[in-house]
Amino acid sequence: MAEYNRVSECVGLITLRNPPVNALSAAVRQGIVDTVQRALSDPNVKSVVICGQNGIFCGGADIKEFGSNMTGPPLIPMIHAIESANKPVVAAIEGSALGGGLELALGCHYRIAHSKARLGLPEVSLGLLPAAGGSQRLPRLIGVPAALNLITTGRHVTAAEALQLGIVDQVTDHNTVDAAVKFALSVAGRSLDPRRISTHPCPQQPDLDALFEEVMQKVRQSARGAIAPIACVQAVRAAATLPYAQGMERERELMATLFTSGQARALQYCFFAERAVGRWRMPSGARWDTSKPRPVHKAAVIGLGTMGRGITVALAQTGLSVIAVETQEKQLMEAKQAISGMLERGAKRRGVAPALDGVIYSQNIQAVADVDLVIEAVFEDIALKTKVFQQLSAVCKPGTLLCTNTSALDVDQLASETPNPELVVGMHFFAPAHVMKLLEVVYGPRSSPQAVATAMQLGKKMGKASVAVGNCRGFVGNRMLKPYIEEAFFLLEEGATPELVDQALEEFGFPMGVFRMSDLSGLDVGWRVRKGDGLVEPGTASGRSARIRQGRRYSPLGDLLCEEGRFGQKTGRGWYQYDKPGSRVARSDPWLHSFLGAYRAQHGLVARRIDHQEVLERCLYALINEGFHILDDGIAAGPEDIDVIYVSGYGWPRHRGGPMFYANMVGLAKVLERLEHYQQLHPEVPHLQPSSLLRRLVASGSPPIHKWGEAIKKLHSQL
Ligand SMILES: CC(C)(COP(=O)(O)OP(=O)(O)OC[C@H]1O[C@@H](n2cnc3c(N)ncnc32)[C@H](O)[C@@H]1OP(=O)(O)O)[C@@H](O)C(=O)NCCC(=O)NCCSC(=O)/C=C/CCCCCCCCCCCCC(=O)O
Repeated sequence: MAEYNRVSECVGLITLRNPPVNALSAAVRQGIVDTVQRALSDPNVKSVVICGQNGIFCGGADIKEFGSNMTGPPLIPMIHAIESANKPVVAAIEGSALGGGLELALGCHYRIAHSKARLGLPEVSLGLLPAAGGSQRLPRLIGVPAALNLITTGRHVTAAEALQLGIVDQVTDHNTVDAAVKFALSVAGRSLDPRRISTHPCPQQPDLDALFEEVMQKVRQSARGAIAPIACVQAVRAAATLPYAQGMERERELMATLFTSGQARALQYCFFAERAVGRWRMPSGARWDTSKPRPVHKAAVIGLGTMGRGITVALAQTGLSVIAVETQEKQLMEAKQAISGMLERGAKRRGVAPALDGVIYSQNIQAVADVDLVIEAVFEDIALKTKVFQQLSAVCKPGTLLCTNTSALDVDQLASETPNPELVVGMHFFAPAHVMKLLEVVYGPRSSPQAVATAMQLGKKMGKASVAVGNCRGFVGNRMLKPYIEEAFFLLEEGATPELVDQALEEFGFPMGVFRMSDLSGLDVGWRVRKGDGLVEPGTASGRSARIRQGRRYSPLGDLLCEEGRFGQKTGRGWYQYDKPGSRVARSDPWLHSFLGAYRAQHGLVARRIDHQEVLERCLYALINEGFHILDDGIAAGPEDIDVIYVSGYGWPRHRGGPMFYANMVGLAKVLERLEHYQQLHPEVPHLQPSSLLRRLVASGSPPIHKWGEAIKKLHSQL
């Protein structure tokens, strides 16, 4: 709703009231319509100020309404009524003015912002465009190039940048509403014609066609199949080339296409999923709202290899003081130089001072005696990690939280080697740890809720999408990756090429297909794991039996490449070839193709034609099927957790919502049917055996994704 008051005798003050972000729900829109009407018809009111309660102007349209029948007054005529008012209307912007919130402000005649406010048109990140006139007003106000940048990226600008761009008229460090009221009094009675943005022509721009062509090309490249950024460019083009009324019509047409698209649904799902994962819960019943995190003022990182360095930077950038420990002097010095460089570059990008003094370097583990939390990041070796944990247990003050950065090792086993297993959790960072958004917080059966709460809170402070998951081999992300990679190997055996598989996955929206990704991360990583699992066999055995190991189909292709010294980009050869070791441009490799031919001949395999559809179904449905197992096992609390992990850490295209959302969109019955089909063709591949949860969900009528939680709970309670 919106509240109306008269202040300073002749200013009508309208306050949006819809916590937490004053979203423009039907009730708020009705409130604005009513209060504007009231202010305009009151002869004592000379000017009007619109503000939001609780230090936030407006977070935009109410995204929750998009999924339902929208009622209440529509935004566009509401904003028009404000713009055409015969009394000046001033927006007092505190906190955020985003999406419809900024569009409302652009309909006002003046905008005053607090210096800490952020403004933007982030609709593109929800699969939409600023369709309450924003795509038509912003280019008229700040010019086409700047508007294109803001609208196609959805980035938020600071008040200072907004002032520089001309989006706001004044920035204040003081009370914004007071400043806006004072301003409103000062402009009362002035002509409003020049202040009505919709009546302005777009500022002249030389060679408009070339500009739009260049921007469209860039946007298409980075969109990876997302349609909203392209519609945003088209809408701004309409602003630049058409009269306002026709531009608005084009805006409406483009929005109509986007609004009902699967992409908009997927992106809006991601928005809420990212917030939902913060409300974590454990199978024990412990939850985010009943578990209090411990304060962390001082942290330590043990082991300063690539991961440890990134983690140190991520911690220091939050303002924590960090003890960075590496026992070898040479490595410590190298790490210090690398960490300082990363901190300096990061600070330069963010326009702040580097937190160099926040990090203390030491060769001695005793230096961590008084920290609140330690993140161990030594080599992935359970014996080494156990030794470090035992040392830490002896050195650290009572109650210090012990976290292990591991991508695969058993967190429970490590915890059981310490006197206080309740203080142990896994923190699975992704490389480079100061850049990648994802953090899996891994709890074991004995991890205390307080330990999980503390790690989750620290993750949030570091700006990570932090997801609490149970302990199992590979946790959530890597566990699901295994069948995906195995299917890709099997497809090569059956006749596909790395190029074909990668192209199918990249057209789907992944930034890199499975083989280009494997070349980047190093083929030796998986080789080491498979060796540890006793799967790698030397020799040149041939035929089907050579490809059945531990009772299931196995492809030794990756092992054979490693035996040739082809570890990927770092050796200049892998599934592709590179100009030189370390180079990034993958080129098709004739050697690899003849190697695959010889391999198939040796094993009596006949290459067949494989299409993109089969690549997608086999790789993605195998991965999704593992996701259902994970839900059934209670390793992830809900599909949102899995989807956030895949979108933020594994390159799953955001406009497809994450693997579990995708399965929901494709239809659970279809996923089940295709898995059954492939399982019949490949009975020796257990990961194609449909999960019992998937079967049960289909049997119960394929409930929509937001109802899976209930279905899983009900099914668990029946077991
Ligand atoms: C920066 C924030 C605002 C605040 O951040 P923070 O303080 O960290 O808090 P959060 O945790 O993010 O959020 C707190 C809770 O608030 C919920 N929230 C936030 N924003 C919204 C919102 N806009 N709507 C609903 N709920 C919101 C959030 O989920 C949290 O709750 P919970 O934890 O999940 O329970 C930050 O929140 C933020 O960035 N918010 C999003 C800002 C944003 O993206 N705004 C743009 C929204 S889209 C928009 O404005 C579009 C405008 C144009 C609409 C045009 C009219 C459309 C209808 C036309 C239909 C066309 C069909 C045509 C048919 C035809 O013609 O034929």
